[in-house]
Amino acid sequence: MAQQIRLKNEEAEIEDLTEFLIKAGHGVKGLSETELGDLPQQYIQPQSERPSCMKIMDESSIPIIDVSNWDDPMVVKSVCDAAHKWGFFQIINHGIPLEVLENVKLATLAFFSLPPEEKRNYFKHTSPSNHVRLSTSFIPEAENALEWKDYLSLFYVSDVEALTLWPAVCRDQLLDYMRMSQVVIKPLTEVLMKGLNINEINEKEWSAMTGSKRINLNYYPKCPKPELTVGVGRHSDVSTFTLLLQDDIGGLYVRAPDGENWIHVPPIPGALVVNIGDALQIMSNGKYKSIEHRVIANKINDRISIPLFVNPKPSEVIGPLEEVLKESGEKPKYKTVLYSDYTLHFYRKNHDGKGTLEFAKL
Ligand SMILES: COc1cc(/C=C/C(=O)SCCNC(=O)CCNC(=O)[C@H](O)C(C)(C)COP(=O)(O)OP(=O)(O)OC[C@H]2O[C@@H](n3cnc4c(N)ncnc43)[C@H](O)[C@@H]2OP(=O)(O)O)ccc1O
Ligand SMILES: O=C(O)CCC(=O)C(=O)O
Ligand SMILES: [Fe+2]
Repeated sequence: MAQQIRLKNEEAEIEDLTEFLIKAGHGVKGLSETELGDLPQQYIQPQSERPSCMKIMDESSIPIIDVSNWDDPMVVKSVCDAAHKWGFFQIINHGIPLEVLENVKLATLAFFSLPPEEKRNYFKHTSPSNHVRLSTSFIPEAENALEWKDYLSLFYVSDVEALTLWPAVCRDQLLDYMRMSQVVIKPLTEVLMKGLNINEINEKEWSAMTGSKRINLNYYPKCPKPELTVGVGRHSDVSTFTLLLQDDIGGLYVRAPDGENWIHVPPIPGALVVNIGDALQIMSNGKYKSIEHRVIANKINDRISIPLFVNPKPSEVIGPLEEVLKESGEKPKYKTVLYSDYTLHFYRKNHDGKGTLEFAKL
C-alpha cells in the first residue's frame, strides 16, 4: 500500500492512509465515518473487477435446504447435489438457536464499535497473538487495490486460550456459537462423506477435514462509491467448508454453474449459508466444488457477516481421499500438500478467483 498519499475532503485531511487505517486503529470503518465524498484512489478496482462488469442472474437462486432431519435420504441427496453442482447452499432449521446467531451479530457490532485506541491493539504488529488479528482490506501488502472491509480473524485453539486472548466484548458470544455450531458441523461432514461413499469417518479423517476452526468478523461500512470498488474480491475459501452468517443487507454473490454469471445470496432470517472450500474440493478429487464468490460494497448501509471456517489442521497433509479414488477409479487431480503451506499461499496474494487451487493441481 502506498505510504504517502494525501486524501482530502471538507471534513478531514488524512496524511497517510496506513497510519490512519492501521496504526491509529480506525480501519475503513473510520474512513467511512469521515463521510468523505470520494473514494481514496487506493480502493479503486480495475474495471474488470467492478460491479458493472458482473452479469447477474436475477431469476436464479442457490438451493435452500431444510435440514431438520439430516438422516432423511432426501436431505442427504439435496446437500450432496448442491455441494457438487453449486458449491453453495443455505440451510434452515439447522438447530442453532436464533438467539445464539443474533448474539453473534450484536457481538460483531460491539467489537467494531470499540474506540480506535482499543481496536489498534489487535492489528498485526500490536496483537498479543497471531491467533487474534484485526485487518483491513484482505492483505494490504499484497494487494494492487484495497477492498472496502475490516475484519477480525480469530483462530480457535481452545476455550481456555480464547478466554484469555479474544476480545472480551465478543468472546463469550462467539464461543457459544462455536460450541453450538457442532450441531451442524458433525452431521454436515457425515452427509458430505456419505456422498463420497464414506460411511465411517475415522479419527484421522475427522482431523483432516475439521481439525481447525477460524472465525472472522467482517465489517463492510457504507461506501461513497460502491461502483468503483469491492467489499471482498473474487475468491474461493481455503476451508473444508464455511458456515456463513450474514445480516439482512445482502451483497454476497456467487458464481453460477455456467462459470460466467453471478447469483445473489439473499439474506434469510435464521439461515446459514454453507459453502464448500478448496480443501474439500481437493479431498473429493473435484466432486465437491469450492465456488468463487465476492461481496459488493453498499452506498447506504453498513453490513456485517461472520464466516466460520472449518478447516483441516494446519499440520495435516491433504490430497484426494483414497476411498474416493478407489470408488471412482479416477486418477488424482491434485497432489498432496501441507495444509498450512496451502493457507500461506492464499494469504500471500491478491484475491484471484480460484487461483489458489493451482497450488495443488497436478
Ligand atoms: C475473503 O476474504 C478473506 C478470507 C479469509 C479466510 C478465508 C479462509 O478460508 S480461512 C481458513 C484458513 N485456514 C486456517 O486458518 C487454518 C489453517 N491455519 C494455518 O495454516 C495457520 O494458522 C496459518 C494461517 C498458516 C498461519 O500460520 P501461523 O504459524 O500462525 O503464522 P503467522 O505468522 O501468523 O502467519 C503467516 C502469514 O499468514 C498471514 N496470516 C495469518 N493469519 C492471517 C489471517 N487471519 N488473515 C490474514 N493473513 C493472515 C500473516 O500475515 C503471515 O504473512 P506474512 O507475509 O507476514 O508472513 C481471510 C481474510 C479475508 O479477507
Ligand atoms: O461477507 C460475505 O458475505 C462473504 C465473506 C467471505 O466470503 C469471506 O469472508 O470469506
Ligand atoms: Fe469467502
